[in-house]
Amino acid sequence: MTQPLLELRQITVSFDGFLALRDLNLSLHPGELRAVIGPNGAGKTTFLDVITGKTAPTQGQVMFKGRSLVGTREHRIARLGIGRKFQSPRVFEKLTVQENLALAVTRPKQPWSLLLGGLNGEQRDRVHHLMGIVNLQSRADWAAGSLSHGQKQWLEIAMLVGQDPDLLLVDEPVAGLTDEETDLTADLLKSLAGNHTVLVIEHDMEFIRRLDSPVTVLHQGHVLCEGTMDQVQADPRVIEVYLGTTEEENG
Ligand SMILES: Nc1ncnc2c1ncn2[C@@H]1O[C@H](COP(=O)(O)OP(=O)(O)OP(=O)(O)O)[C@@H](O)[C@H]1O
Repeated sequence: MTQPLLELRQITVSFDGFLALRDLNLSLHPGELRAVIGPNGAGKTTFLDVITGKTAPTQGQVMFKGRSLVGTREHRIARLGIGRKFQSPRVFEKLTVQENLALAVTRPKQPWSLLLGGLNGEQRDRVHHLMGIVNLQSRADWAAGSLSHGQKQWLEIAMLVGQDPDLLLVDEPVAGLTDEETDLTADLLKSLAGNHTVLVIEHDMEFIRRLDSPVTVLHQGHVLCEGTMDQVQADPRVIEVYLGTTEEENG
């Protein structure tokens, strides 16, 4: 077995005594695709915040490529190879699709004003490749602000990929998307795994099923269980947490 790319060891986060995460352990191997689910308040956002350095753990260790991230500033962690896609798209609305991607492949090396004109041949190829993986070639010269919500989500994912992170953290990418866009997003993330390690947080169970990846269930800041979608959906603890039923009520 290869060394994990990311390892959270006994992570606890206390907000004034309230434990948003408690004794959380999780590891991801290079190239893995992992889905993380959990009811509202389970600690999913806090968990991402701990990985990206936005929130410091009260206890525990975050190891990435064999080094500890605890105490490392957010921008530095991003540069070490962790990209995060927030729930709502954060693209530059007034710039075109190509220009957004040009920024992603050059940042932070070149000034903004250069944009497409300043790209070398390799970077141009990369922008075209990125448009290809999210199927936005025909929208190359469209302002990002005129894209559909789903297309903006894909553009932002392509922008993250353009920065070539080892680990991609993707937070609720399909909220507000059509069924077709949801399926395409699942296929996109599956295609990125292998070259990247991808961790996806979502509530949409059909989407998670389509990812066809191991699933980690969080509950009250702790890993409740891990397994395939079929395994976790059949787990009585998961059913209880999601549906609020108990064995007495069922039986
Ligand atoms: N800064 C904070 N101060 C106090 N409590 C917080 C803080 N941030 C989060 N919490 C609490 O920690 C718990 C976990 O929150 P978190 O946002 O990580 O959950 P989540 O699983 O992402 O929820 P959702 O699915 O609703 O986004 C919640 O009970 C939340 O109210």
